[in-house]
Amino acid sequence: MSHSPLLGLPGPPPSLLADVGTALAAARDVVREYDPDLVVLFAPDHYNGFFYRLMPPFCVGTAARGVGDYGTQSGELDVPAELAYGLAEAAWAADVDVAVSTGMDVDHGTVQPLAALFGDIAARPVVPVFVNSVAVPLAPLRRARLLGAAIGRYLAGLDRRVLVLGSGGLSHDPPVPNLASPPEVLERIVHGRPPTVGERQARQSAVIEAAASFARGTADLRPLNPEWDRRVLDVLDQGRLAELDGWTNDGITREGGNSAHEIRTWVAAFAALAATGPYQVRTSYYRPAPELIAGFAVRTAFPR
Ligand SMILES: O=C(O)/C=C/c1cccc(O)c1O
Ligand SMILES: [Fe+2]
Repeated sequence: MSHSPLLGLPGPPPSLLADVGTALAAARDVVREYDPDLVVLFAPDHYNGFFYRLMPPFCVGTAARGVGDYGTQSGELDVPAELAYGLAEAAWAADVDVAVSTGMDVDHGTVQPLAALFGDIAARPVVPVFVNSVAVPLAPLRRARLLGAAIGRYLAGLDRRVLVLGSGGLSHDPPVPNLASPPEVLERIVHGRPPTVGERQARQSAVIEAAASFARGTADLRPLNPEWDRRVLDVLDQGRLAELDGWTNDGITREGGNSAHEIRTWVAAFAALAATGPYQVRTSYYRPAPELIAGFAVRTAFPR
């Protein structure tokens, strides 16, 4: 599923929130019926837990806590440490090098899907897997597929009811800081100085304002690209994941915007599912939502 901090902030019209809410309720029903006893969650970070001073392409958390950005739930996740180490070792054994964090800070990218599906971030045991989707330079998209496949094979060997989640927008280009940001912002995204309350509020106000002007058509943000979003979703829905290996990072930025690289969380999640064989999509939602600064989609899928 996509995420957006705007889902919990003032601005988006009630009709949009109801529409997205219906799609999330359908996913929640599927998850409730499946009743997973383990969640593995591929998610990006937006300079709340990972910083340029040491930026891994992937990182498995053996313990994690939500930082509470954009009003999301803060506090400890219930991470099964031994299983998380096993998952990292399985990735290494498959020649995919992941970092390990024994104290991972996670933001709305991780917390929002857990809250939407379970109501509480500690409701189920969860292994968070950070997938760098924002801090350029990025690993090739193919690496996300290989990561997902390696983890999927490991999970298939466990006697557990596993829910694999991917969290990220499709085409979108919100005002996330980058290496060209002013020095005080650069200091924060390089060295990880925690933002002051005022800085958090300023970033929140900036995102609210950016979404409002984007929806009015007056923002200086790259437009959403529904045609590209549908191409991504078709590939995922039809299990044609290896096709994505040919997609370049420059092409993804050009077509989908700087944060469209969050599709790698979807790729990793579907690749994990595909490790058990062909899959079938159960519920499906897509809407270009400028008020959320996101091509917003939800999918649930099961092995055939
Ligand atoms: O400011 C941030 O940290 C990110 C905001 C954002 C906005 C819209 C869609 C997303 O996926 C985001 O992470
Ligand atoms: Fe994001």
